[in-house]
Amino acid sequence: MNQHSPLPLARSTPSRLSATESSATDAVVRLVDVRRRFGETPALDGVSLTIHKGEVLGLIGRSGAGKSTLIRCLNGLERPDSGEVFIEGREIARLRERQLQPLRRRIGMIFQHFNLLSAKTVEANVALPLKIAGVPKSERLRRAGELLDLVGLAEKRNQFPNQLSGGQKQRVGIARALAAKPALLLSDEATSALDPETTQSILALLKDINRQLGLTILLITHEMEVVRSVADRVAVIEGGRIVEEGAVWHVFAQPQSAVTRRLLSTIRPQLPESLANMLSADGPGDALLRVDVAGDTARGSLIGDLARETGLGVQLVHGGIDTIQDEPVGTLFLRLEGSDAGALQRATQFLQRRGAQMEVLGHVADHA
Ligand SMILES: Nc1ncnc2c1ncn2[C@@H]1O[C@H](COP(=O)(O)OP(=O)(O)OP(=O)(O)O)[C@@H](O)[C@H]1O
Repeated sequence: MNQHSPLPLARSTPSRLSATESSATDAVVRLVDVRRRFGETPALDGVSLTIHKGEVLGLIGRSGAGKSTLIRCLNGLERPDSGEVFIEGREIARLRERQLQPLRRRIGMIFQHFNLLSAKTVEANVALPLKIAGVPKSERLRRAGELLDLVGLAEKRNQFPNQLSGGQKQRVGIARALAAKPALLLSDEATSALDPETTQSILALLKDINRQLGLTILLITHEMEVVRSVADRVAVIEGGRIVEEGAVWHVFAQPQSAVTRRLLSTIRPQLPESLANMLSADGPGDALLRVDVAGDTARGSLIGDLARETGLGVQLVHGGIDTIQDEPVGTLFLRLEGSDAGALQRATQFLQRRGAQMEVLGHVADHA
C-alpha cells in the first residue's frame, strides 16, 4: 500500500494463528524477555509477547501490573534494562531518540481522555501527525477528509473538540491515530470514559477498521467486555509477567490462573446467592458442580451423557451457553441428584475426559 492511498482499503483477513503456530515474520510487535525495574519494583519482569499482523490483542491486568511500562517500552519512551523490543522486525530498545521518531509513527495511539488540541479544528487535529511528518498541506487535508469519512464525522470537520460528544471526540482520536498509516493502533483505556452505548459504537468502529484495513490493534483495558467483544487473543499481565495468553473464547471459558479468574469474575457466571446459601461443604446431600465448557466440549450433549455415566438425575440449576468468537462457551451449575462419593468420582472422571473444567461447590440438603 502506498503511503497516501485512499480509504477504505481492500479487506484482509485478521490472523487467528496462535503464538506457537505463527512465525516471527508476521509479528508487528515482538517483545523478548523484556525487563524494567524501578528501584526494588520489577515493573516488567521478563515479558515475552508477540502481536501478529491483523490481530486484535487485548492486554489486561490489575493496576500496577506493568501495562503502562509495557506501552512505554513499545513506543521507546522507556528503555528496558534488558531484553529486546521489535517493531515490524526492527529492534528499537537501543535506538537513539532521532532514530526512534519515524518508528513511533508506526504506532498510532488513542487515549481515555482523547488528548485532542482544543484550539484546533477537528480536521486540523486529524491532520496534525501528517504536518509533523512534513506531508504537504493539500495531501494532509485530503487524507484528513478520508479519515473523517471513515469514522463518520465528515460534516464536523470545521468544528472544535468542545463542540463534540465524548464518542465523537474518540472518533476524531481514532482518525488522528490512523493519519500516518500506523502498523499498530494502541488503544489505552480508550472507552473507559464513555457510556456503554457509545463504547459499543467505538468498539464496532475499531473492529470494522481492523477488518477493513487489516490493522493490528493492541487494546489495553480494564473492561473485560471490551476484550470479549473485539479481541482475537488476550494476554494477562501480573507483577510484570505475562501469566496467561490465548484465544479470547478459550481463556474466558477456562482461565488457568487465579489472576485471570479474578479479573474475569465480573463477567463470568457466578452462583446466585440464594443457591450459595443452601450449600454445605460436606455431604450428605446432592453435589452441586460448576462446570466450565468451551468449543467441542460445549457442543455435545454433556448433561445427558453425564446422567447416563453416573446413573443420576442431573439438574441444570443456573448458567448456560454463550458465544464468543463464534465458539460456544458456557458455565453450567449442575445438581447431581442423590450423588454419593462413587458417583461424584465417576462424574469427575467423565468431565475430565470430555475436557470440561469442574469444581464441586458443595452439597445441597435432599429436601432443599
Ligand atoms: N517511573 C516510575 N518510578 C517508580 N516506579 C514506577 C515507575 N513507573 C512504574 N512504576 C512501578 O512499576 C509497577 C508497574 O507500573 P505500571 O504503571 O506499568 O502499571 P499499570 O499496569 O500501567 O498500572 P495502572 O493500570 O494503574 O496504570 C508499579 O508498581 C509502579 O508503581
